[in-house]
Order: sequence, then C-alpha cells, then structure tokens
Amino acid sequence: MNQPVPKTKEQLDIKKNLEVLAGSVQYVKGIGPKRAQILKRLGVENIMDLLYYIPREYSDRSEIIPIAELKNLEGEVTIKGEVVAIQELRPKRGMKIIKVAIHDGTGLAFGVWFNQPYIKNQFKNGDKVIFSGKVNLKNYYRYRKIELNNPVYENLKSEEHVHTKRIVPIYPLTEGLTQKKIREMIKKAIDGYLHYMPDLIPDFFREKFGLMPIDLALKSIHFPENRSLLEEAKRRLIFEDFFLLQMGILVKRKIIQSDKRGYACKEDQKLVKDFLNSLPFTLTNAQKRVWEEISKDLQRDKPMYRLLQGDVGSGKTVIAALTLIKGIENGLQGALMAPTEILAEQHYLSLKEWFDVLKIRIELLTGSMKKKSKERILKELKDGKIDLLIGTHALIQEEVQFHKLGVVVIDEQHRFGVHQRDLLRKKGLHPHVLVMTATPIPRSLALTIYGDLDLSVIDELPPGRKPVITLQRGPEARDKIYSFVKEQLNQGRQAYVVCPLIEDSDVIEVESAIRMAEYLSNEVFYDYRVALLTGQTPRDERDKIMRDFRDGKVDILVATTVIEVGVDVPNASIMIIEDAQRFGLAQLHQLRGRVGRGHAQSYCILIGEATTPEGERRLKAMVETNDGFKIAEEDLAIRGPGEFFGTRQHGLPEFKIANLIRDWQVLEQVRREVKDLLDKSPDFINSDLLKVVLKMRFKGSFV
Ligand SMILES: Nc1ncnc2c1ncn2[C@@H]1O[C@H](COP(=O)(O)OP(=O)(O)OP(=O)(O)O)[C@@H](O)[C@H]1O
Repeated sequence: MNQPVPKTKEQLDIKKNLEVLAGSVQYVKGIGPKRAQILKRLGVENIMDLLYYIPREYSDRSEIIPIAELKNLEGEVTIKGEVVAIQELRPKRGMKIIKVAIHDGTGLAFGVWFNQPYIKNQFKNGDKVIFSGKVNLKNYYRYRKIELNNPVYENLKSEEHVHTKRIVPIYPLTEGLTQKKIREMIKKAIDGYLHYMPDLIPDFFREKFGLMPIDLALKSIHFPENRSLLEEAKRRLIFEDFFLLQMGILVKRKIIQSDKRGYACKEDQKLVKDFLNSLPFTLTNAQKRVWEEISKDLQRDKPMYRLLQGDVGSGKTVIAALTLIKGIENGLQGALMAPTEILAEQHYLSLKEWFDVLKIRIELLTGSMKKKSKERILKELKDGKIDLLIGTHALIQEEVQFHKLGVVVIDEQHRFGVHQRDLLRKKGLHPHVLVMTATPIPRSLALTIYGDLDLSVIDELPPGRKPVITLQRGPEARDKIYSFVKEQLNQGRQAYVVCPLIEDSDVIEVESAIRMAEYLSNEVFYDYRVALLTGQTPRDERDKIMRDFRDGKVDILVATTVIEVGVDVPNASIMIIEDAQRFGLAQLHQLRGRVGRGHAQSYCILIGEATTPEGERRLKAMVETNDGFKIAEEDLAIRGPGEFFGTRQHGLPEFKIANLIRDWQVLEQVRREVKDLLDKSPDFINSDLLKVVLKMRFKGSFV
C-alpha cells in the first residue's frame, strides 16, 4: 500500500502482516487470556490495538539526580545507586513497610513501600538499581533521611529501560492493570510485532511532509529517546489518522459515484410545479438555491448523495418534500426516515396534507404499529402502490421491501450512523439520498463526518421571523413567569413546558412530567387547556394531542424531550424549559427551535441555575445567541467532538491521537492532498485492503 501502484506480492505481504496484527493480544508474550480480558476493557483486543494504545502523558525520568541534591527538591525524581540495606518494618499490626537503602557516592536514599512485602525479594545488597518516584522530605527534617515513596524501580544493568531513566509513558488504566504491567506488555508487543506493521503512508507522502516511518513513530510514541522524537512521532500519527480517514471517505465516495447508474429524473414537471404553487409562501433565496442544487443532482444518472444543513426552522421540510415529489413524479418510490416516532408522525401529518392534494400515496411505518396494518403496508409497498413511506429505523428492517425505491430522505439530526444510512440506501438500486441535519457543524468537521456527501446549506430563515428572546430565571421567578405565560395565552398564543431531563430513567422522567402537568392544570392554568406528552403516551393518544395542539385546541403542552426535534406549530410562541442546566447545548437549541416559527415574538425561558462552570457556559450561550452555528461551535468547544457527535453512534471514527478541534488544519491539508492524489492516480489504493485497515484502526463502521 505504500507504493503508488502496489505490486501484487507487496499487497499479499501487507495482507499477511495485517492478519498477524489482527491476532488477539493474548498471544503476545506475557499477556495470556486473563490479561487479554482486562485489556479488552480498554478497547484493546488485537495486537494492532496494543501498538496503537497511546500514552495519555509522559513522565520525564531521563535525568538522574545525585542523591545529595534531593534535599532541595520536590516532585518526581530518578536516582541510581547500589543497594546497601534492605529492611522490613512492622510499625503496627497489619502493616508492613519495606525500606531499601541505596548509595550513589553522594548520599543515601531510601525507597519505601507500604504493604507490598514481595518487594523485599526484588533486591539484594550490592544490586545496582534505579528508583523513580516522589521525594518525601518529611523524615529528612526529622531524621535526615531522604525517602522516595513507592518508587518505580529497575535494575541498572537491564539493557532497555522502560520505567525509569528515560521519558516514560503513562497510559490510561483500568482495574487490574498497573502502569508497570501495561508498559511491559507494550514493550513486548513492540519487540515482537513492530516489524509486521506496514507503513500506511506512502514514501513520497512521508518525504513531502517530513514524516517519520511508522516503526520509529510507534516506538517513539511509547518510548521516545527524547522530546523532539516524541513530538515528531505525534505529528506523524496525527497525520496518519487523518490520512486513513480521508482515504476511506474519498474512496467510498468514489465507489458510490462510479459506474453505478442512478435514476435520472426529468426537469421539473407538473407535480413539482403544482406543489410549489400550493404553498402559502414563496421559497427563500437559500431554499431556491438549495433546491436547484438538489434538482440538478436528481436529473443526473448518478445517485445523489447530499447533506442538507439548515438551522432549526429554516425550512428543510419543504425541500425534502420537493425532493420526494420529484422522484415520485418520475415513477420512483420515496422513503423518509426520521430518528423518533414523534418526528416521523409529524412529518407524516404535514406531508400528508400537502401530498393528498397531489394524489401522492403516503404511509407511515413505525415499530409500535399493529401487525395487521404493518403487513398491509409492506405488501402495498412491495407492489408499488405506495409512493412514499415515512418511518423510523423500522424502515431499514429486512422485511421492508420496495418496488422501486429511488429517493431516500433521512432526517438525521445526528442520530443515525453511517451504517444505518447505508442500509436504507441499499434497499433501492442506487437511490438518490438526501440527509438533513439541523446542527450546523463547522466545515472541517462536516467534511470528516459527511465527507462522502455533497453539502447544501440553507443559511437564511423565512422572512418575518423575529429572534427568540431567551431568558434565564431561577425557580423563585416561577409566579412571574406563569403570569407572563397567561398574558401570551390570552393573546391566542400557545406554550410548551419541557420537563427536566432525568438521566438513565425514563420512568422518573415521565413521572415528573405527569406531576408537572397535574400541577399546572390544577393549580396554575386551571382556566386553560393543558395536555401531557411523553415517550410513554400511547400512539393514538399522542397523535390526537399533537393534532389538538396544532389546531389550537390545547394551550399548554407539557412534554419530555420527545418534542425536541421536528415539531412544527408556528402559533406556539413560548418555550419553558425546566432544570435547563441539565440539558446539553444542542438539545436546548433544538428545543428553543420549536418556537419562533411564526410571525409572533417568541420567548424561551430557561428555569434553573447552573451548578457547574460548563452548565453556566451553556445557559449563557443560549441567552446570548440564537445562531445555530455559534451554538454548535460552543457546544463542540465545551464537550469535545467525541461527546458532541456521540462518536460510535454516528460512525465518527475514534482517532488514536488526532483531535478534530486542535488539529483541524492538518485535517484540511491532508484532505486536499489525498483528494489530489486520488484524482491523479485513482487506482492508487486497493480498496479491499483499505477497508481491512480502516476496520482495524477505527472501530466505527464508517466505511
Ligand atoms: N420560504 C418560507 N416562507 C415562509 N415560511 C416557510 C418557508 N419555508 C418554510 N416555512 C415554514 O417555516 C416553518 C419551519 O419549516 P420546517 O419545519 O421545514 O423547518 P425545519 O428546517 O425542518 O426545522 P427543524 O429542523 O426545526 O424541524 C414551517 O412552518 C414551514 O411551513
């Protein structure tokens, strides 16, 4: 893989080598099945995992300090000397102390271990040893004795030091594992297996960017000879993370786009035009531009694979509808997948209103549906009688078979992984795919996660929208808040009250929503119509409540976070979020996005006090800005990319060492270079081999 056009034999060798590296860690000398189980908890299963188990920090023990100088020092030191005495003390019952005295010609120091009697047998008088540990000067002041508490020790004669006398790696640990043990395991893996590791970055790339070869990089990331080699090793491995990722994404994109014929739609015809005419508004410029981009894609005979980004309330649904109508008008079936049942139902309701007029047959399929209706829908779908199927991930189940699936819209909201997207895509024969997301992610990240998709952005809200006024208030302000809500309701508006998020307990969450609804309807808003909606509300009831709320028959909707995404009731102008400090920033922004969707001035009132600095940052960001892009950036900064995207779920690769925020410039550079390379020599990489590597390196299923 490290030559522009790999020769077969080399490929074979790489493949064989990779097979060795894919072997279980238990075969590494000194590990065995028991320790392999422990390592598994750290995500280390095969030998490659172990070689890439990156230290979390380093301790510089390279400088050996004369014992005489220790009395002026604090913190961690490394000393060497000859063992002159070994003592075992029992100061009280149940306590054993081992003291080993060493002399280095300048003075005497003691290594002290508590309740580790076996240490005594590790040394004998006359041994030349090294100790690394914290200086404890307490006994120096009393008895002029210098001690190192619980030091790491090594024999001075050993050829290669891994624990002392060097820059020493410190790894993330788990129960049953010590730094010493893992360091030794990694040393064994390096000694025994490093030579199997193929260099995944081609020579000319390495030369161009001055990157060290892989064996030196892995050796230096664990056991660096000096600081500068360590820094170079990090640079090389960050580059490698991004190099592989971009290769994966771009090769996948190529595979998707190459030699597969999609369904080429004709230019906009009657249905699309009728639909546009039926809308009570005209498209915003941003919507027009985006629709043009999509429309062009649909008219090509290659499948579209596009991401549609737009802040909450920016009007993505209309674009989704247009996309589906265009496909349907061209004799194709459409599918719309949403992350939650409520959202699927909402999409169903709003699209049905539009589509019934156009005589397009649309159905809803969800997991909680009765068997009989499900069977009917599945049959009609297969027979091609249904034009558009809307649903949750129930759509990707095996039993769901389309007659001619040609357009797929995925309202992703960051909840589906690439894998699920692919499953739906595969139900059609190269269908056009549009993925929608309301989280405006920074471009470099969009490229990383959705690098295999083209990007369309709706960067403009429909006219007449007023920014939502966001306030944060403590619970003591509740009376005032409620009178304000009443004023608004009296003007014909509606309100949402979102109940606290309760971690890991849907039951308590629902209970608290029930109590809140009772309290509000009995004690505060007894003259108004209050309804309750939770994840446990039965389907039929849920539909009715949402319908009533839409139709203005309910004034206040008390809900859990089930209403987080997609709910569109333009007349609702107040959003109250209880215990707002418990919610994530993206989630707060989504919830706030449920108001401010019509012409009325809307309000979002966050009830709660931050209990952590991060909580404070989140609430402050909400009060200060309505801009989804700024919110996303702040969220990313607070949580880091792993949490932000919920790494595994979303197929975002777990990098070994690179950090998307810190290293984004490298990412962009690598992306340009890799793209360039693949444009010039498309056969540069063997995609099967790449798949194997990517699977091993990034456990996520993004390729
Ligand atoms: N061009 C437009 N002019 C006026 N109103 C519009 C326009 N486009 C969409 N709308 C209306 O704006 C509201 C929000 O649109 P939509 O539900 O499509 O937003 P969205 O982008 O899906 O938002 P979210 O991600 O929050 O669900 C809807 O009531 C919709 O009818």
